[in-house]
This record gives sequence, C-alpha cells and structure tokens, in this order.
Amino acid sequence: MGHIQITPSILNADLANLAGEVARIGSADWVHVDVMDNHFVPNLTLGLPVVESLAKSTALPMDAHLMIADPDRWAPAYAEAGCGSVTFHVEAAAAPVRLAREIRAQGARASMALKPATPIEPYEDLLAELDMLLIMTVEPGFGGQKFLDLCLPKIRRARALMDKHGVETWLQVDGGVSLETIERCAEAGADVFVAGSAVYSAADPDRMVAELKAKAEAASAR
Ligand SMILES: O=C(CO)[C@H](O)[C@H](O)COP(=O)(O)O
Repeated sequence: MGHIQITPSILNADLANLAGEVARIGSADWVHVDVMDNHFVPNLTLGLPVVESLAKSTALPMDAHLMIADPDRWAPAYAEAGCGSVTFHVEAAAAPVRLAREIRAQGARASMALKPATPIEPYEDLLAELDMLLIMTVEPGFGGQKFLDLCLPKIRRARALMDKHGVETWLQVDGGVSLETIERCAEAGADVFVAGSAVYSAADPDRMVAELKAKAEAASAR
C-alpha cells in the first residue's frame, strides 16, 4: 500500500476561476481533473486545451480522469500535455494494455478505472501494467452523489489481488468521498482519495484536505 494521498476534484469548483480554485488546495497531493465527453457519461466538462493551461498554472501534479468514449485516441495526449497521471476507463478502452504502455511511454503514471458494476477479477493480470487502479464509488458523470457502499467489497478484493501479485499499484477511490466515508475506504485498502464537493463546499478547502488525510491515515493504520 502506498502512502495516503488526497486529490481534490475541481468538478464542483468555480470553473471560471480554475487557477484560483487550485490555489486554494495547496496542500493537496494532486489536482483531479474530470474530463467528460457527453458520450461515455451524460455530462460535458473540459478537454485537452484547458488541462494543458491548468497544468502550466500550478506546481501541483495533474491527475486526469478521462470519462470519454475513445481513450485509446486521447489518453497519451493528456500525458504529453503535462498530466502526471492519466486514468482511462476499461469499459471504454479498446486495448487497455497497449494504452497503459503508451501513457507510461509519455512519462506519466498509467491508471485504469472501473465503474461500480465492473468487476476487478477479469483484470487481475493487468495490475502489473498499471501505476494506479481507480474504483468508482458513484456512477461516473456528476459530482455531489451519494457514496455507494456496495463498492467496498471490490476495494477489499482489489487490495488483496495487489498484495497477492506484490505490485506497487496505488488504489484510488472516487465519488462521495467525505469525512463520513473516507475511513471505510481506507480500511478497505484504498490509498488515494478523490474528493470534490467535500473539499470545495468547505469554508477552507485546504483545511478539509488535511482533515481528510488525517482520517484516512488513522483508518489505514488500524
Ligand atoms: O469522477 C467524478 C464524477 O464522475 C468526480 O471526480 C467525483 O464524483 C468527485 O465529486 P464528489 O466528491 O462530489 O463525489
């Protein structure tokens, strides 16, 4: 298991003031950017030019989560644009192994996401190709949704498979992560936590990042 990291999602931040919003989370480990294309998910957010500009405006590394129908075509370009981590959905990827290798070849961490109903077991042998596995804890598409407890057993099974294979792959969770739910995720074996509305609805987003991290660290040590 890697060390605990918090990656606030800017999905529910003020998108007209992105650089300013990112400056409010200076103690975060990453900035999580949700790229949605209105095909893979029923929502449209932002794309490559915005991510490229944002990457230049902050010292924080960018964690791009591509909720798009054609990641095989686009994911390497996000790595080239300066993202330190690029996540594609296995449900959308035509050739996930080739894609993970292309992302790594561009110098970024390669990450693969699973929707809540997608099992981990068929992808056990891919874990060594990945720097991070993202287990969605809401249906992708929107921020502010309720955390799905039914995803917790999958987080536990993914952690067990990572231990079995002895891989260093990080285990990220995304969706409904808050002070109420982060401990359950950490106890199940997650080590990287995306939090959108919990961080950006807080009066002091940076303080919320610290509080989330402290809770997750305590829970993972139990
Ligand atoms: O990927 C996402 C939605 O598809 C978002 O990253 C996620 O939902 C974060 O927002 P919140 O913490 O409010 O759930």
